[in-house]
Amino acid sequence: MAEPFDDALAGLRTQIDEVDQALLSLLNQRAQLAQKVGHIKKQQGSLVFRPEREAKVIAGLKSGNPGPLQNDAISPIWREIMSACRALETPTRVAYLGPAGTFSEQAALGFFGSSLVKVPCASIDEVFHVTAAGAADFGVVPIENSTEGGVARTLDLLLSTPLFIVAETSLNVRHNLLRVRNDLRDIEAIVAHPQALAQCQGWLAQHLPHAERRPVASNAEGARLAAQDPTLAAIASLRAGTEWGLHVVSPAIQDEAHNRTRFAILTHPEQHPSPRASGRDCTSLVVSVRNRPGALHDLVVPLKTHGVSMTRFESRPARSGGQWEYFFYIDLQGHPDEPSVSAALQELRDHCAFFKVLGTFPLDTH
Ligand SMILES: O=C(O)C(=O)C[C@]1(C(=O)O)C=C[C@@H](O)C=C1
Repeated sequence: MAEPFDDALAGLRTQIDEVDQALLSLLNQRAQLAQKVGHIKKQQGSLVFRPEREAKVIAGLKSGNPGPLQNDAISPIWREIMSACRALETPTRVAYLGPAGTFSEQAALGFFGSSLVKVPCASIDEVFHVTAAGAADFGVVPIENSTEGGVARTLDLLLSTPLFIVAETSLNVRHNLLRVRNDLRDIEAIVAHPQALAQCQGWLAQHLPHAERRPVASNAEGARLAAQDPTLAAIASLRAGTEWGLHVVSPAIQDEAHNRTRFAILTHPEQHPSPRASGRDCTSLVVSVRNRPGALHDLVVPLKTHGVSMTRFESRPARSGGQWEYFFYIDLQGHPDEPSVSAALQELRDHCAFFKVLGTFPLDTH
């Protein structure tokens, strides 16, 4: 017997099928246009990936979105569409901290879409190395976490690398306790990346005070180890748990409910020119000043004079033989094409002992 709503459902599904066909036809039209853009870029010898253009496409769609689709849905849908279009122009090789199931992999897929060539690396150092050597077009590295602050290894490597930042992306990071057994008994050690151990220290102190904290190269590596040893528990993503067939013993154990990690997308200057202004940009720098009274104050004066906002300020020891000298990592709002930003940068450059622009890039579109 037919259910009362069957006819209505069938009618709506027919309409959805028709809309899907129309969407597919439009998507193929879009893909053909992207191919044409790709041919022109090939003739010009210019690069396929344009983060500022992708940011503008998404921002434009969000601002004109009549709904009911939520604005948060726009970015992932169009990132995938542009990923597929980009792949028709050229393959994109992306290095990140692997193995499968890391948050870095999730960030890489979220940003570049799934039409990419994955280059999983064993460490953050390897991501820098592989990208600098040209074995990947882009590297994705965690740079900052909302609970733990800057990712020290990334900040240190940015100082000396020839790579620069062309884009950023961020993720809500939810950590889960994963294990072969589905309980908290007889856990001898927690294996995870030091950042994850730090982000969950309150929960661990309360629930597993006696288990050893054992730092490993990545959370997904911890999940791999936990899959082989029932005395271990890992802290990792649900993806990593599925990948290694582990139980989610406790979900969302991070101390901060809204734990976010920001990732930098790196490339080689010979591969990619600095992105043009998108209208909502960030310029990242690292500087040091000679240790004298008022040095830090002098650092912010050019920003105030030219009305440039600072959105991040973080210090790292300069490792200069116990001299208590520091490098300062600064994010400014704006692009050097803007006269105020360019003037502020010039003044800063003039009075810093060390000055390096790490990159100028469109702000995260999420
Ligand atoms: O506009 C371009 O330059 C394109 O190549 C097209 C397109 C897109 O699909 O919209 C694809 C890749 C670029 O990163 C930016 C945008």
